[in-house]
Amino acid sequence: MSAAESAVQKELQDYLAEKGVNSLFVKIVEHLLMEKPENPVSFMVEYLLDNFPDETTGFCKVADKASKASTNAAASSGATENAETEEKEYYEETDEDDDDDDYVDELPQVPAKQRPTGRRVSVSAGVLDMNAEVKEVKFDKCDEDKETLTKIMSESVLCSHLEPAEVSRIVDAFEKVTFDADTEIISQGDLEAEHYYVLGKGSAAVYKDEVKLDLVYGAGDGFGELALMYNAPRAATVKSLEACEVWRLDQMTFKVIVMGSAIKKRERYTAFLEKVPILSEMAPNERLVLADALRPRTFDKNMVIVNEGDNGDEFYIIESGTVRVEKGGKFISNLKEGDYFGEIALLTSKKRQATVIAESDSVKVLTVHRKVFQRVLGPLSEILSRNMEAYSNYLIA
Ligand SMILES: Nc1ncnc2c1ncn2[C@@H]1O[C@@H]2COP(=O)(O)O[C@H]2[C@H]1O
Repeated sequence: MSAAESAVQKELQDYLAEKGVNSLFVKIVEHLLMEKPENPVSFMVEYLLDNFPDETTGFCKVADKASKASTNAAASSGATENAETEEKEYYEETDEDDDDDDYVDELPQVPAKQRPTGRRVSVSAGVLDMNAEVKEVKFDKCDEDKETLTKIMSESVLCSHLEPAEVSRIVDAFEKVTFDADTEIISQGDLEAEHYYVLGKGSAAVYKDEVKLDLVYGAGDGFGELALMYNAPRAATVKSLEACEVWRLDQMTFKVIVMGSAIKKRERYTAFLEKVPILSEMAPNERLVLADALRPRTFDKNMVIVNEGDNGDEFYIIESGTVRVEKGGKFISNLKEGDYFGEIALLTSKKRQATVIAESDSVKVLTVHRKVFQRVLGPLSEILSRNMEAYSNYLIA
């Protein structure tokens, strides 16, 4: 590319970044995929009018409230009617690259069509009508089980934005089921994803394309969220390694409550993630998958975030504040907003190679756990590994 072409490209990219156009498009596409309206054009116009009242002053609503309601009703009943005729066509493949060996493909493909669950579930940001459409599901359970599930769900990355009442509704809706040893709890490719699961007792292994992954679920681990969150076929097989007690949550409760939380989270993080240099290589929907997997954590000044020589299970992106990196007690560097650390222990079998300490009064980080690191950051592992070589001087064996 000539210097003149590069300059033009940079100018265009700067414009898009400055005006927030990329993040706007991501949000619109995300809402389209969630809502799958009959009329995407009027949906987008309405989205802009509703969310940018100042910028759209002087433009009229495409439809008044009454006609909008009738459009929605028509869309809803259309979805119900279509449910019978289209049962065999649940998931229309996107035209995206489908090379199975590519990490990118471990990310769920967002289908072009809504899965006909019979009833249209509205999960658009902030307008979750949880009581109007979806019946509350409740399975009796003892206090101990309730406590355990509440703790698991409150700490779960999926539920980090939920109110206590929402967590309690999820806890009520979990149903206990058992699986014998060596039984498929989830089968890869299954189009009928009915549940999200949390392992109560026992352990289960994950297989992708019949290859056993280096991942074993134990008590408290959740799985089976991808097919529900992205309306995609089951991305992996999860098989019990011994007799297991498993909690399962129906897809309707999962979608209405957990997805609502996921949308809030995406809204909070997508614009930030777009500005993180290392993540600029990711496609917008890969960044959404990453946003879903992030767990926010805050550290006060001088708190040790990562300790040299420890085993590490988390990758960190700095959302705000600065940290100090030390090795053998000696200062190495400072990292700031948008920088990352903690990848070496996850990409290699090495222990933590340095100590990272919160330097500013409060440091906010977004973490990605080892269990999902490869799935959500797989597309970047080559770049992360390459960048890692840059500080190979500091590495110990
Ligand atoms: N590398 C992986 N790729 C896809 N799914 C995985 C992977 N590791 C664990 N899983 C879990 O396996 C589950 C299979 O069902 P889902 O696709 O609904 O959700 C999936 C994830 O929860």
